[in-house]
Amino acid sequence: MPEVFRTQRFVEFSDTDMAGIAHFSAFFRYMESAEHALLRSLGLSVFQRLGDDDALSFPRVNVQCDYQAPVRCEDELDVAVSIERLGTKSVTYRFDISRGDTPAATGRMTSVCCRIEPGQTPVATPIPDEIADRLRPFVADE
Ligand SMILES: CC(C)(COP(=O)(O)OP(=O)(O)OC[C@H]1O[C@@H](n2cnc3c(N)ncnc32)[C@H](O)[C@@H]1OP(=O)(O)O)[C@@H](O)C(=O)NCCC(=O)NCCSC(=O)c1cc(O)c2ccccc2c1O
Repeated sequence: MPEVFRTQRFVEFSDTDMAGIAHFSAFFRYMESAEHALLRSLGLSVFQRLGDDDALSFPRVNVQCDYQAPVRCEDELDVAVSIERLGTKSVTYRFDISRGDTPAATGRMTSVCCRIEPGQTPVATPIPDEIADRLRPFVADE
């Protein structure tokens, strides 16, 4: 069975809009911080230094979300993270966000492994084996 990483968070007052429900953009932050929490839980970081000037980073190239039910300030959300695709240079995460038994949103985000050098644009690079090996248990079955 593939592993699923689970984390919880509250809907903040600043996440909500004039309708009193969480703004659609808040879900993108929920996804991002859940991904970071997964990486930390695996002993990884969002920013891996390679040398004095060189680093690995994971800019996003695609983010998408379907919204199923509104959530409100102080609602406690469960965020379940799995990996839909672990490619050579990219990871596509899936996020199932719920409030209790009520599904609230399902999102996807693709992050690309890049080499970063000061003053240069990021260059996509294969995900190092030591990172891919830690992510692989979370790859969902086809
Ligand atoms: C990121 C790029 C440099 C990639 O360049 P390019 O697309 O030319 O690379 P490749 O063609 O080699 O493809 C690499 C890899 O990506 C997959 N891919 C590319 N586009 C898509 C897409 N639209 N959807 C899905 N997948 C895509 C492709 O299939 C390859 O994967 P394989 O697995 O098959 O090998 C370049 O695209 C670029 O610079 N884009 C702009 C990025 C950007 O500015 N994003 C917004 C800001 S990033 C950000 O907000 C951010 C948030 C965080 O939380 C971070 C956390 C940790 C680190 C960094 C963070 C961060 O930057």
